[in-house]
Amino acid sequence: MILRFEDVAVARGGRVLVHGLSLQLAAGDAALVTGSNGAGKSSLLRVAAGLLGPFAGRVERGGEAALLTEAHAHDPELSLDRALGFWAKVDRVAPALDALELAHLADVPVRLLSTGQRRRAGLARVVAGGAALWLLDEPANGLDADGVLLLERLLAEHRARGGAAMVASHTPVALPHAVEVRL
Ligand SMILES: Nc1ncnc2c1ncn2[C@@H]1O[C@H](COP(=O)(O)OP(=O)(O)OP(=O)(O)O)[C@@H](O)[C@H]1O
Repeated sequence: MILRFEDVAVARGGRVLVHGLSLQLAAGDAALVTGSNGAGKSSLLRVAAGLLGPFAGRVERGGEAALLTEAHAHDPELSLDRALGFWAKVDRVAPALDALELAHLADVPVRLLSTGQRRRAGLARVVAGGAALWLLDEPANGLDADGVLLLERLLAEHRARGGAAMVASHTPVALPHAVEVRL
């Protein structure tokens, strides 16, 4: 078991956004979270990450989780490889940069990266971190068509290696056999 929700409710600002949600993600599983703006997708991912407590129910994680959000996780003044080194073991940084086709930008300060390059850098952090559970909030935002294909391939590889993922996305992201959680 990598993630288990038992009858979970999520509340924000005194409003219950999600209730009675039960699901289980084991090795290779994925969940796709959909819903309109403000439905509670980001809040649900924060609950899955353990950053926000459930309003009701139980959340269990079998291991580490990596959360990708819109927030900038990297120090803007550091070079990309050093910024990533803050989050991951040094020997995992170069392979993660390669995986996201960012190796040529390793020495560039994070503040100079484009929107899509920043998003790729966020994904490189997730890849480098090696967590079993990937929690990706709008991971395709800012990515070009090749970037979306890359994201889909990385998700497939992660699942094939025994990982699991919960992805919230407005735009289509191929996530074969994913459980759909409609909010
Ligand atoms: N810290 C907070 N305090 C109070 N209300 C909040 C807080 N964070 C979010 N909310 C509210 O909770 C609701 C759900 O927000 P959330 O970001 O989870 O939605 P979302 O489905 O991810 O939306 P979007 O598609 O726009 O990203 C919104 O109405 C939002 O205003």
